[in-house]
Amino acid sequence: MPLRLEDYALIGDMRTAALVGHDGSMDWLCLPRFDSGACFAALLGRPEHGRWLVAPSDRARPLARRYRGDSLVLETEFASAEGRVRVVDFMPVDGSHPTVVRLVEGLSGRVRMTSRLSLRFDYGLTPPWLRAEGRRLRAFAGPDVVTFDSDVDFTVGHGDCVADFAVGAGDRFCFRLVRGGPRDPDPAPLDPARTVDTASATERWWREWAARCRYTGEYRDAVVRSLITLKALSYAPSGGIVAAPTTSLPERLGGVRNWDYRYCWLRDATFTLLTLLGAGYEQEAIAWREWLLRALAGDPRRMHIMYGVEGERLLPEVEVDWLPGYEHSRPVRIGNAAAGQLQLDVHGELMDALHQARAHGIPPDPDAWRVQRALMDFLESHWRDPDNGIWEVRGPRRDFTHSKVMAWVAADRAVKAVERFGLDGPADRWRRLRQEIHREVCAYGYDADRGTFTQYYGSAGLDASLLLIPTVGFLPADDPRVTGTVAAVERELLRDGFVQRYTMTRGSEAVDGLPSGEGAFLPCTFWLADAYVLQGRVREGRELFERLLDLRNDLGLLSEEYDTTHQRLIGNFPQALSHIPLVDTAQNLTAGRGPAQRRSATDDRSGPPPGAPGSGPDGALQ
Ligand SMILES: OC[C@H]1O[C@H](O[C@H]2O[C@H](CO)[C@@H](O)[C@H](O)[C@H]2O)[C@H](O)[C@@H](O)[C@@H]1O
Repeated sequence: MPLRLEDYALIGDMRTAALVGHDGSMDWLCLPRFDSGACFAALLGRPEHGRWLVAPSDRARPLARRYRGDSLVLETEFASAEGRVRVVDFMPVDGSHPTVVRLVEGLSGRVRMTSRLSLRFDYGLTPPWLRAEGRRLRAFAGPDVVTFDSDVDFTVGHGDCVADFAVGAGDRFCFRLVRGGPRDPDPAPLDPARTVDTASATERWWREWAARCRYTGEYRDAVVRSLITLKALSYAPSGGIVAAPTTSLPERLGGVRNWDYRYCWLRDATFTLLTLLGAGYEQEAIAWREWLLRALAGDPRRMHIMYGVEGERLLPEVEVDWLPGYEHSRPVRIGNAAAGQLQLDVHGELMDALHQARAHGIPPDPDAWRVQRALMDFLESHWRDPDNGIWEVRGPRRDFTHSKVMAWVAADRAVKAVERFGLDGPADRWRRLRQEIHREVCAYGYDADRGTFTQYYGSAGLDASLLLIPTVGFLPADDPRVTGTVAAVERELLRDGFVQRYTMTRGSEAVDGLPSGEGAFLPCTFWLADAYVLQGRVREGRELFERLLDLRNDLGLLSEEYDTTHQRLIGNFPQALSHIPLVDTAQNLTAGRGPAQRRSATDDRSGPPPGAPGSGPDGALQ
């Protein structure tokens, strides 16, 4: 039986990450980077597609697991008829070659254990050439070289490396897997005492990082675990942040909505930046801004919506036909064709993030404003273009209302950069642009008969991204057009207590160009909780938030979506876009007010009440 996604834990070193099942099987690992080929791909197939099992030989069930405090050092405890044993899994964060360490500690009795290492490079396709040298195994496949060191004897056969050993109370054994390059010197011999010290150092590193969190509000444990998860999804050498460490975990079990998330989406990364800033992580925000400016360097007018972790622009999408997919969800995809899409909202998100960074007092970077000016040049001549929207639809481009709202955000933040920070730019022209976009959105993106903003101009459909309208300051939360939209989302997109992203079909036509059907979208459900808080419906916001918290697995991790029928997490895992709003909504609930007001602590967006002098057309906060 394949494991549920909830059964997996995350370990990582901020260059890559592994998923470890509660049965002791490491079923996903890409080396050396998040977006490299997987050498363990059993998650999307079967054990023969690569994995590393460390567990009692009698397959005893795990008793409990946890992270050591605020760290990514994982402990899984097993109880068998023979006794109890603990497996400690972690990846050191010391900046040398990506390394996975597994320690086995006897707690009671004498437990027979098995370590079965099945390396299969290229996402399960290529068994390596194996060379055993005592208790060291070297695995070669083209540029992939992995060195495995064991504290116990092992045998090699059928492409696997197997160690059977017994652990008594107080015993400790270590295993270490190091990924090097073909011409790198061999790793130093395994030193069990030093390996134990490395576990402590790794734990300490994470604890110290978590201790920098300035959040003191409610739900602190959940918030800190989400921040640790977001940090684990960052790529330390460059400052980029991946959306998730996995590819092709399905948005519907058995379905085709399976995408590769091991890249840096400007949208997701921008939300992450705002969240980290709010929690006091300025260094991360600076690193992200540097990554962004490097990625956009050259021609910011031809900005992509996502990049590789080092800023790579070409991310061609291919289907991997040798992997059967998670619970037969095919195809498995590598790369992401959405990289070539036009998504206008990204301009607004970027302009907002760089504005917030300034407002938080992040040291200025002269290149940031140069890039923003170039983005505005592009937007001024393209904001009326139909696009693929926030949900990256693969159907026809449309005038998505949320995209236009975010074009307004871009113009608004450009004006504020001049007004508030004295930066140089055509403020009057941008003010006119802002007003023009606002007028158009209210005229064509709003359906007065239904009393709601619509998915795209003239559409009968609805879109949960419209919940962000008050958050970004386009209209106040108590504007009847906003309250009407929230009511429409409750009526049409709320199912079994969680929010769907959008109306999927229009007659018989699929809006997103894909067979319809997916789970509830967790970020959108957090946004509804935010909208409640903004409207003063704090009790409802809290109830919804706590319902979302209940979906986290035992280690506090969330995927992108939730299948309410099977009551299971689905979609890539763990997903930054779900952990970001968890932190934001906790902050909003603590403050008892919405995100627009929260941000106004550093921004001038709160403005006068609608209709008062200084408020914009249709009550927009100017
Ligand atoms: O559902 C269709 C699209 O799904 C993916 O995009 C989603 O994930 C992105 C990363 O978190 C997020 O930024 C986006 O808003 C989501 O819709 C997938 O990457 C796309 O290729 C796919 O078309």
